[in-house]
Amino acid sequence: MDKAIICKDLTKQFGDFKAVDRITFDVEQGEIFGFLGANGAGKTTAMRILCGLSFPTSGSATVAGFDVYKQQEQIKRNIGYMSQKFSLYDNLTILENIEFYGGVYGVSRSEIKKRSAELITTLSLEKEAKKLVGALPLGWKQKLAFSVAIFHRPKIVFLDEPTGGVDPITRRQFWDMIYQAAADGITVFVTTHYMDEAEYCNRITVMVDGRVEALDTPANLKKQFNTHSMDDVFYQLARNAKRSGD
Ligand SMILES: Nc1ncnc2c1ncn2[C@@H]1O[C@H](COP(=O)(O)OP(=O)(O)OP(=O)(O)O)[C@@H](O)[C@H]1O
Repeated sequence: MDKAIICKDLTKQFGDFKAVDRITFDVEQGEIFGFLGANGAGKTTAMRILCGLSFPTSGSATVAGFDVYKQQEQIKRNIGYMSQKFSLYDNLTILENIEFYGGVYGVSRSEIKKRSAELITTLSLEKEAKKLVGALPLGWKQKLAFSVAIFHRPKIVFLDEPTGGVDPITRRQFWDMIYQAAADGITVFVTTHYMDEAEYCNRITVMVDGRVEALDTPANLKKQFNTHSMDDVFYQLARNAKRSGD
């Protein structure tokens, strides 16, 4: 497998409306790839296709070498997914959540036992392991959710606004975990509305009205748009957008 993700002219229409309009990009293995766009730009729609949850209308894409039309099940087995909206079960303990998701992803019982002990130590959650996830502060929930999303050692992890609503320090710690995952060879595909997080990505795309309007490293984009701030790059690209989800 050369590239983690290859998208060519990927399009998703709902009736006449092109939610995703001929997007083309590659993501390298082990890369942290940021997927930015204003509300309604088409990020979630594209991500759902890449996660094997929805079919495109036209164009092509492979994820971890698997085809989004024909190999959705293989894609699902080879990726991890985390979003603010869908993550852990509040009414299960930390340990039960880890065991549950490990099982869903087909990790063996002995491996689950070994890895969950390691994980709880790494996160310093020894005292909380048998407490309900619902009792954890949001920032900790998100760190745990990320760890669970990569528990089965997927090739790629998709993060849909993973740090929404948490404070900057916890966000920073969350990003340390993302860097560690990338250093371990996991490709990270992340959507965010936070421009400081965009700066942490190796490369970013900015989507506007279903299209990829820019794709480069944060440094190159700032150069190209003649500014020192990613906020400004984003503003220059998104200000003429016709869509807004709000
Ligand atoms: N099932 C659907 N049927 C019709 N239109 C849809 C459907 N799903 C999404 N859309 C539309 O497609 C566009 C892109 O939506 P999408 O959720 O992908 O945007 P987004 O970039 O993820 O936005 P946000 O940041 O608000 O999550 C929006 O205009 C949305 O209303």
